[in-house]
Amino acid sequence: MASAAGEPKKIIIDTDPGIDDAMAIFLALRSPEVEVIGLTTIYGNVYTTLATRNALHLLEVADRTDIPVAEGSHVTITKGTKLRVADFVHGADGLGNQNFPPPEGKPIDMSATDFLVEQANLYPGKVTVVALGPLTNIALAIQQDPSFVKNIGQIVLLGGAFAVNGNVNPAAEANIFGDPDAADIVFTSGADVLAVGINVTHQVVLTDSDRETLASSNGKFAQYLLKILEVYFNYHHDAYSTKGVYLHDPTAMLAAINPSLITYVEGAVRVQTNGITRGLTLLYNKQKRFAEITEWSNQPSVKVAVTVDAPAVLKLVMKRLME
Ligand SMILES: O=c1[nH]cnc2c1ncn2[C@@H]1O[C@H](CO)[C@@H](O)[C@H]1O
Repeated sequence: MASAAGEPKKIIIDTDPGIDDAMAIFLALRSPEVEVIGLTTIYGNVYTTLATRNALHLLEVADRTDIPVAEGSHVTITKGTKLRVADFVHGADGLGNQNFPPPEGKPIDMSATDFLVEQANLYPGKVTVVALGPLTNIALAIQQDPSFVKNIGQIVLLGGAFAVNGNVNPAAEANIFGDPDAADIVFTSGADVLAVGINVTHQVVLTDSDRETLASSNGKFAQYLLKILEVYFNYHHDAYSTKGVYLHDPTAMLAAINPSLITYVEGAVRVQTNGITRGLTLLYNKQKRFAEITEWSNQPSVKVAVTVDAPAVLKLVMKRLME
């Protein structure tokens, strides 16, 4: 899976920017190991229209308007329109209530799903999707093109709460809760999936003192992020007892960039799609052969991250965003 030296791994970032999405996107743009070939957008931290606007804006901030943005689904895979949007985490604009001017650019004239399918076909086995929001676009690509799961290199997703409490409620993590049916399609698709859940990302905390260190850099990205991080810090101070913020999306991004930063186990993952535990992710480690056929039987294995080298992740985040 590691690409040959000098040949960066192609990635598409499926994103709902989002403060930690902004960090992850900048991180990818500063990482020589990967080449960002497109952004696709999705609801989650904000509605899809705003996600597209923010994706275009972030690429303009980074002077990377050469990277295409394809707009994704406005509804869940079951055509649900009652979306859960986490503006209380990221601000009403998704980027820390900074009232940035609207972007000059426009999304390409192609849906996120069409773009994902096109790129997977163009570079079979070579494209990694880093999915940072609900999995609707990815599930639609799987449904649209039966060869997508074979053509896509890997799907690294930020999602799930494996054997820990969720962050929407005790059962569910936000990205899976956003579209549990889509998540179940992705987990059972047979694609090469690596799930980085909040059991892992809650180990990676950017502290108040790290934020001060970030402030000491006059790098473009560090200065931009400082502004938008205020709202994210305030939310974490209120909601959690942690003295800092969780680096969800940056950790998933770095797991895609450098898999040696995490360890994982393999097994079948199913997602609860209704009831009080809607959005729950449950891994079957295939240790026991059950007497009965279960909903996990004969399902393909996926990788589920279990440990992370948090100091190394934090160091990389700081270094690359401060340069
Ligand atoms: O408490 C929360 N509720 C909803 N979404 C959250 C919360 N905390 C973080 N995120 C957002 O959801 C993803 C990780 O689950 C991340 O994108 C994070 O920014």
